[in-house]
Amino acid sequence: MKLLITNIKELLQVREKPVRKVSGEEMKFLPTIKNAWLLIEDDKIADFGAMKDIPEMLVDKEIDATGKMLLPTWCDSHTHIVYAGNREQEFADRINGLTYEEIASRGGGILNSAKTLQETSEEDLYKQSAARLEEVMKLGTGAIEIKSGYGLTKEAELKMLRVIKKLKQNYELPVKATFLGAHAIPSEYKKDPEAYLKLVIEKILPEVAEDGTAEYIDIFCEKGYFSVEDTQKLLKAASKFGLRPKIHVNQFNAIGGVKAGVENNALSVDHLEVMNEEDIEILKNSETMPVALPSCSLFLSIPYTPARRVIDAGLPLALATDFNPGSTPSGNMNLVVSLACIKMNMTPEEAINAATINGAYAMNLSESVGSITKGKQANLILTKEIPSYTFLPYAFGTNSIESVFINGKEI
Ligand SMILES: N=CN[C@@H](CCC(=O)O)C(=O)O
Ligand SMILES: [Zn+2]
Repeated sequence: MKLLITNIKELLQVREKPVRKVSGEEMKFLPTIKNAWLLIEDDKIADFGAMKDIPEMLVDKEIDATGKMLLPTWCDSHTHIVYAGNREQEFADRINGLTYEEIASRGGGILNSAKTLQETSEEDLYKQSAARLEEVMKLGTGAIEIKSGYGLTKEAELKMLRVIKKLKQNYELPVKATFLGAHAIPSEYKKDPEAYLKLVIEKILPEVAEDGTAEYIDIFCEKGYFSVEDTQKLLKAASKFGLRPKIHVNQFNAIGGVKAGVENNALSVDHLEVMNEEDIEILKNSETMPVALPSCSLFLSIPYTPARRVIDAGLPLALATDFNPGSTPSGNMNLVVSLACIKMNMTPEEAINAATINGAYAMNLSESVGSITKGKQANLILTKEIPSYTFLPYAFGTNSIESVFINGKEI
């Protein structure tokens, strides 16, 4: 099947020579071709170029994209979309004055979601999660990472990972699974949190590894959750099973999680709302991608990741949603890109780079998605008629997407 898209007003994120990620100054540059064409052959990007040079070709279908932009789909490298129920009551409680931390210390928060998930059947959990996945795909997400972490028992964590596996089998976009058993301390372990970490390391992790249902390991390294020492222990144990870290760090406090991540060759360190100079220095000369989650900052009214400090220090930065029932009940990458520009002072070029190629890197998917490069998966966003790509983050809250292609097929 050959699908030709012609008269594209601007083809964005064109990388003839593949790149794995872009950092610092490079992020300011978004390579494009104006008045372009792109050929999809089966599930891959076969060729592209400027309309003035379009060769003669026979195709099965042609789309005229006059006035519209074409870009790679968003790469959302941090989500918790497998969850059961919602937490809108806690949202109301926060409006009435309770903090996120206070809600958690009363047994709400992650523990609230864990209780609901434990009581939800695997089938129902799959249905709820698949509906969210379909929603975000229509919003332009074409590669996604999904975490466990609302199970907090061996059975429920394995149930979550089986649901992620089923999503992977039933949907064509790349899905990466992360084991986040160390997301919170269950109430029954409150007096002996060490015993819960022991359970995760000695009982749950080996089974997860044996099932082969997770590629990455995660932990919530934060005051009141898991310490740097816990993080080191878990990451070392997981590395024996080949699980690379992608960890929650520096959401409320900078306690040394970034250093622990880098020391353990983390693929990414995520959140980073609070960062000190040492964190920035440690990330230099590492292969670890810092990941910002601006819609979490918006929803919880907490600081935004200091993107300018990160990028101006020469580092790369990726953007992701953090879609989850407590801190970010939204998986809209378009909003994330807008917030990055509006609240984090990132340029549209930086934000688009962060949400495509750098997001791909943070899932180890740079070779297959995240840019317009021959041979990559044809996971593409076709916009409505818009004046320029800057209009995408500028018109926040407007859906500028006309259609989304996954593996060359319109969804
Ligand atoms: N901070 C830790 N985990 C999630 C939120 C979990 C929740 O509130 O349910 C996050 O990334 O924001
Ligand atoms: Zn998260």
